Amino acid sequence: MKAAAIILSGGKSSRMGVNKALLRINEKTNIERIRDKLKVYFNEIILVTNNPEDYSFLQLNTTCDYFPEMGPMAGLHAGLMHSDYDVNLVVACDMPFLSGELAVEMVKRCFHYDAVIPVINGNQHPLFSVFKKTVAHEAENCIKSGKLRMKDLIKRLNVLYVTEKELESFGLIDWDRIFFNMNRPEEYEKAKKWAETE
Ligand SMILES: Nc1nc2c(ncn2[C@@H]2O[C@H](COP(=O)(O)OP(=O)(O)OP(=O)(O)O)[C@@H](O)[C@H]2O)c(=O)[nH]1
Repeated sequence: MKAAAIILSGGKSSRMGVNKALLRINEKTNIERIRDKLKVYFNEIILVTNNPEDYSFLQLNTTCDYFPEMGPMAGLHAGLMHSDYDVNLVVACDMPFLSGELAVEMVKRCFHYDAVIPVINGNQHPLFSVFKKTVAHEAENCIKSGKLRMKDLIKRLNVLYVTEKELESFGLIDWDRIFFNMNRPEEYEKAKKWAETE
């Protein structure tokens, strides 16, 4: 596919208390699960982290934030700057049940837009979305002006929002799992329970 996938793993995991990307679910770490789901569809996977040595076992193309300690938008910025592709999926490192098929559907729709963002039950999910490489410039402007919320960036872009109604026609229905992100120990326990039935 003519797109890259960017995994953000430069956060603090303060709610989890340990690096949530490296927690194990069944036999793999969370971030290996994500890599393996994405590599079915994406030839290029970029990892954005500020501790590359912790992730060398993944053997991914790795980059660091240009603007450290600025949150996910800074990770998106670094990933887009590093990417050779016009179209890029971005995903957080804490989504163990993400859907590669959904990623592909969003990539296909990005042609005329700056970004494709899923809206499920009325909630936007910018950390499982698609962005053009050109968005790096707007992200940099936001960061430099202290506007660090993804919402600040998104309102400056030409965005296609895709809702669950449209995506259901692709057989994607298990939204609670696909968009599940584990931030706290009890959510890790829930993820392990869900994964038992895989
Ligand atoms: N590259 C990069 N990624 C980040 C940064 N902050 C957060 N992320 C990533 O963005 C995603 C969502 O992060 P959050 O869960 O909101 O924040 P977190 O810092 O990981 O966790 P908490 O400390 O518990 O809020 C995760 O994949 C994080 O690794 C950052 O400054 N740089």
